[in-house]
Amino acid sequence: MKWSEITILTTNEAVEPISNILHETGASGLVIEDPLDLERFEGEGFGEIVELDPENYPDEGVRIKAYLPMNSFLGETVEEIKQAINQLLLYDIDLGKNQVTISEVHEEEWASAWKKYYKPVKISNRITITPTWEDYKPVSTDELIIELDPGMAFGTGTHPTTVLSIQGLEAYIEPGDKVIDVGCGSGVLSIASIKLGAESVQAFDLDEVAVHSTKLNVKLNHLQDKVTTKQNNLLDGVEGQVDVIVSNILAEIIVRFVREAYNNLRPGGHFITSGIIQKKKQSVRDQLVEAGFDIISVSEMEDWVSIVAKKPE
Ligand SMILES: C[S@@+](CC[C@H](N)C(=O)[O-])C[C@H]1O[C@@H](n2cnc3c(N)ncnc32)[C@H](O)[C@@H]1O
Repeated sequence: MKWSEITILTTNEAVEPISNILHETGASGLVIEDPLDLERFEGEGFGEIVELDPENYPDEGVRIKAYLPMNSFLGETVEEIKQAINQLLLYDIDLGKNQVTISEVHEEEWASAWKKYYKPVKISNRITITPTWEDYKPVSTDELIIELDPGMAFGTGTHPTTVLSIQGLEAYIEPGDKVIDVGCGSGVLSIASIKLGAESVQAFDLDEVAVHSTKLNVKLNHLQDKVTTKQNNLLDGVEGQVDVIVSNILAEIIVRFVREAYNNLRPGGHFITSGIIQKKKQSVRDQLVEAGFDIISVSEMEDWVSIVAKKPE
C-alpha cells in the first residue's frame, strides 16, 4: 500500500495541538523530530545514539510527520489539515515556519522509520522509559522501568513536558498515594506514579485513542489492578479527594480546571502541572494562586515550564 508522508515544520508549542489535528483527520504513525530532544539524548549514554545529520535537522523548528493513505480524498484532507493548523493562530499559538510538505512512501519504510528514534531513555533519577520493541536490561537495581508502546497517542514519554512531569512525580509522590492523571495520553504518568509508590491512579483523557493507548500500556506494565482509565473531559463529574493530581496539558487547558483540581485534592495535596509554554507561565501561576494554591516549585526545560502547587493544610 502506498502512503503519503505529510511533514509540518512548526514550533515546540504547536506540537500537541497539531498532533491532535492529525489524529482527527485519521493520520497514522506520528513522528516528532525535535533537534533539541535528539541532542539531549545524545549526551545521556542510554540506548543507541541517534546521529544528527545537520543537513536533515537544521535548527529551524520541530518537524511533525504523519502518514495518510494515498486515495482520492488526499488533497481534501491535506487542505483540511492546513486550515485547522492556521486556526491555531486564533489561540495565540506560535506556528513558526508552518511549512507543510507531502511526499510518497511505502508502508515498510514508515513502519521502521518512526520506530528508529524511540530508544530507552533515562528520564529522571529513577525512571527509564523503554519502547516495547527494545530488549532493555536495567543498569542498577533501583532503576524503575516503564515499557511504552507510544502508538498514536502523545507520546514517547521523552518530550520535555513529560520529563518535567515525571520529575515532579518523583519529588512529590509518597508511598500509598492516590493520584489522578488528567490528559493521560500514552499513560506514561499514570504508570510512573505507581512505579514511584502510589497505590492507585485514575487516568482520564478526552481522546478515545489516548484512553485505548493508556489501557494498553498499563497492561504491558501489569498494572491493571492499580490504574483505572476512562474517557472524560478534565475533572468533570470526578468525586472524592486524592493526594496528587498530575496534568501535562497546555496552559490554556490547565487554567480551565484549577478550581476543580483544588476541590479534588486533600488539604496538603499536590497539583503537578506541565505543558506550559514560557510566555503563559505567569498567567497559570496567577490562576493557581487565585484558586487558593501555594506555588512550591517551578521547573523549566527548553521552552517548557512545570509548576507544582500545594493545597494548604
Ligand atoms: C500533552 S499530552 C500529555 C500526555 C501524557 N500525560 C504525557 O505526559 O506524555 C495531553 C493529553 O491531554 C489530552 N486532553 C486534551 N484536552 C483534554 C481534556 N479537555 N480533557 C481530558 N484530556 C484532554 C490530550 O488528548 C492528550 O492526550
